[in-house]
Amino acid sequence: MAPRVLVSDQLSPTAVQIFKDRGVEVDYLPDLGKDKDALLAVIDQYDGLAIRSATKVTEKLIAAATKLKVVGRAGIGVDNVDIPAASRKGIIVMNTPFGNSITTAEHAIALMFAVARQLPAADISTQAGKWEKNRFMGVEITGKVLGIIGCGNIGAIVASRGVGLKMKVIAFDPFLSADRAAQLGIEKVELETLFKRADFITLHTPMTEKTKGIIDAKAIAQMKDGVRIINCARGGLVVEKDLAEAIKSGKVAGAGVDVFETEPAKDSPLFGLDNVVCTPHLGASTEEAQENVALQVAEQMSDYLISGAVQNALNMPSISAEEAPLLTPFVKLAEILGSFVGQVTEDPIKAVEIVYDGAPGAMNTRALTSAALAGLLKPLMQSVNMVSAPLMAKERGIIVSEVRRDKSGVFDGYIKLTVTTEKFSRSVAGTSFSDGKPRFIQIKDINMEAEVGRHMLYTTNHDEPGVIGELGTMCSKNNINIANFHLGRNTKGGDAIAMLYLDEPLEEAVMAEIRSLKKIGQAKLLSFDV
Ligand SMILES: NC(=O)C1=CN([C@@H]2O[C@H](COP(=O)(O)OP(=O)(O)OC[C@H]3O[C@@H](n4cnc5c(N)ncnc54)[C@H](O)[C@@H]3O)[C@@H](O)[C@H]2O)C=CC1
Ligand SMILES: O=C(O)C(=O)COP(=O)(O)O
Repeated sequence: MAPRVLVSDQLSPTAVQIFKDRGVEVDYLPDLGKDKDALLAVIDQYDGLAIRSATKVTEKLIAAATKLKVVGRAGIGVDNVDIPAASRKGIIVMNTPFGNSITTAEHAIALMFAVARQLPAADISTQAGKWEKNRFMGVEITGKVLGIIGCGNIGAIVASRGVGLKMKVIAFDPFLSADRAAQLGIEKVELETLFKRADFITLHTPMTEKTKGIIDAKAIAQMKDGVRIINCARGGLVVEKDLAEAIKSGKVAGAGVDVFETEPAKDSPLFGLDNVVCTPHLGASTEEAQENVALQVAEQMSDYLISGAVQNALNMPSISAEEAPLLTPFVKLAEILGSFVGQVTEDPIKAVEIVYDGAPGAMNTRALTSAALAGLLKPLMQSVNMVSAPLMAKERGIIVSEVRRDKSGVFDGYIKLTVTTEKFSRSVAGTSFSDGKPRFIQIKDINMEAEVGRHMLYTTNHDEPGVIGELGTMCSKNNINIANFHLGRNTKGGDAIAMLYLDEPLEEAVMAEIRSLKKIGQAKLLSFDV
């Protein structure tokens, strides 16, 4: 059945066309995102949800979204999406990180000029026939200090425009390297320095716990008298009532505000103040940017729903469309190895080490590790998948490490997974042959070559005569056909294991009987998703 996507915000028609062209069913209901109850009532019908900033993807919505696999944000900021809740449910959240950055940077510059020259008020006055030439005295931009808080994609574009306008550009961003600052022709400074020196301050950080309220009364008190503040990032970065007070007192000479603490902003302490220029979250609203983000989000979501390719996901490593078919057999293998260990390990797992040897070592191992963790955790939580598994492992305090190695054995590539519990370490290794089918090649350091079946019986024993006969008899007595019987041992008379690929699962009573056999140590009935 074709995947089905809901577009719940205003997106360019290009997005709808792309979904259709790619064989994805699409419902375009651009006002639905604003009506949270109506959205909640229909969300269980969809595999994908395409949004902008009006739709709030809350924990409640996610809980109701029983089929949802992907949320696509046609834009950058994802503070309207509960990403941890989505991750826990295995839903990918993706955005379009570059499609509207130039446009948003241009809006910040536009607001800077609008504030510097009081353009909106001058326009209203002039059109009212007042000709108030003396009222609208402005300030020049050239030579002024532009302080950028958050110098990522948008901040860097604003910086280059600022340099082009002959401003002295300084930036505060903990992740801005000295090299990058030099390349942009700007000066990296601490926040206090930026507050002290800037004539114009513009914000370009995401909304996080750290950035929330970064411009409050305390911050404003450190700023130059007559500073002008531009916010095209997120409303909550600026405490609106503190900014309003500072404008009223004359400490701040003007502000350009595109984003608000509550949106849509029907009211704000900033409304009606002199030299405050407001726009209704228009930063990304140009024809070009909306075309870019619509096209990109529809392509990314279709790719994921149709081929499993992952691009620009915020809670899952990227898998390109070219990579997806090569990666698929190793994703399956990693999941099966994880699943084996998850099913046979009863103690809490403390650490997982995954060795990627040869071919898989050259692949996207983050995706493979996510698959291995999903397999590992599945016996504990049925709904875990590649998206949620790393978070679940972290929340359980499991330390995960990866080792990539050049080809070191007879196989072109294999994966070895070792888990450590408080009591022991256990490892399992496997490979994927050219038929794409996974094989176990080593269990507990004992070599073997076992095909993976849906139902398998795993036993440990001391290497001695009669084990095969006893296991065979148990199966035949219960009318269970053995498709494949694999054995391995470390030394003659030492530790041995058996893996029986069964056509049907064994009843619990039969398993209890097997466990009671003198020659058998551990006996587990395993099931694999093959
Ligand atoms: N008004 C609008 O319509 C639009 C608003 N936006 C907003 O702009 C924000 C920035 O977008 P991009 O530049 O693309 O994101 P980005 O991720 O490329 O850059 C954000 C930068 O902020 C920095 N940062 C994080 N925490 C910080 C802190 N505590 N102090 C200083 N810097 C910090 C990061 O290191 C990063 O360099 C988005 O998160 C979104 O909320 C984006 C597009 C349109
Ligand atoms: O991309 C962003 O982060 C934006 O804020 C743009 O929001 P919008 O898509 O215009 O509702």
